[in-house]
Amino acid sequence: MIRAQRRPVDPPVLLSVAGTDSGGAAGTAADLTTFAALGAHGACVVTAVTAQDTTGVRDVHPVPRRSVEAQLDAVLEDLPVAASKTGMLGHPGVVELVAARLGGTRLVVDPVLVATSGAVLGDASVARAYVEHLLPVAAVCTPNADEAAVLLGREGTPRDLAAALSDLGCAVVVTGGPGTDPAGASCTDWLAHPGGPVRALAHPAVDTGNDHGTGCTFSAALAVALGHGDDLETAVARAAAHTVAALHRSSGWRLGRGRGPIAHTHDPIRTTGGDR
Ligand SMILES: Nc1ncnc2c1ncn2[C@@H]1O[C@H](COP(=O)(O)OP(=O)(O)OP(=O)(O)O)[C@@H](O)[C@H]1O
Ligand SMILES: Cc1ncc(COP(=O)(O)O)c(N)n1
Repeated sequence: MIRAQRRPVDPPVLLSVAGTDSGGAAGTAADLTTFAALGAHGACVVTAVTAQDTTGVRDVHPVPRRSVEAQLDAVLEDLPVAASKTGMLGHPGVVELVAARLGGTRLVVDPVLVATSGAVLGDASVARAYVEHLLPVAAVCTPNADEAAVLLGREGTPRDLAAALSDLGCAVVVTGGPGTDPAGASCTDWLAHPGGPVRALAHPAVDTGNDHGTGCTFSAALAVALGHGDDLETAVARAAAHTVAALHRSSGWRLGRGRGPIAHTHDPIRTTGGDR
């Protein structure tokens, strides 16, 4: 047996509180693989089990609140969590529970309300619980423009929505896919600090239909960077760069009949095909 000479450095521990995606694109699958790709140890509290593939969501089974609570306690009583992120929480009671346990820490809230496929993953009572309980105690919230409008109960430009949401007490990144640029050439995310100016952060768009799980990957990478101690602007830039690289890696592949998964980790193992 080969013994290590020195004790290895402990990896940072990142916590995902999210739903599962049986197709492996979004939710806990995206979060844990993103944590692993960025060198972190991922802990995982499951809030809902979804039957889902690249074409849509067939079934949602919420995990009872007491089980979510027991999972949170198990992780928080044992592991030194550097930062956490929430994805699909699914129920207002779970939103309140997460606010009570993780509020005031390095917490990234991705307020998952509607899947890329259009399935509703959080109803109006969940949106209200985010606004009343979770956003005021989060470090940063990462809605897309549609989710931001649902949270606020009104339409607006992404810049305006980011500013209004940050008035609830946390920093906000309103993410924008390529649809926000008429030419489809760039994506702009809008970063707002409570009481501060709103900054537009643009990067080139990747032309791909494989973007299922993009928002989960972005918010998971953002949590890793915050856990590492980056300031918010640096963390957002690193998370966007990680997401764009992942979209590039998946842009040519064909998995499933719908919107394929973003590539969460490194280049796929390529077979030579020569001997078959
Ligand atoms: N085609 C693309 N090319 C480059 N960047 C993209 C593309 N689509 C999304 N992004 C970036 O990915 C990050 C996540 O944004 P997105 O708007 O996709 O989140 P989302 O809609 O919440 O995703 P999801 O619905 O998967 O949770 C942002 O930084 C956004 O600019
Ligand atoms: C369990 C779970 N969590 C989050 C999403 C959102 O991701 P997307 O918008 O890419 O569908 C999802 N579809 N499923």
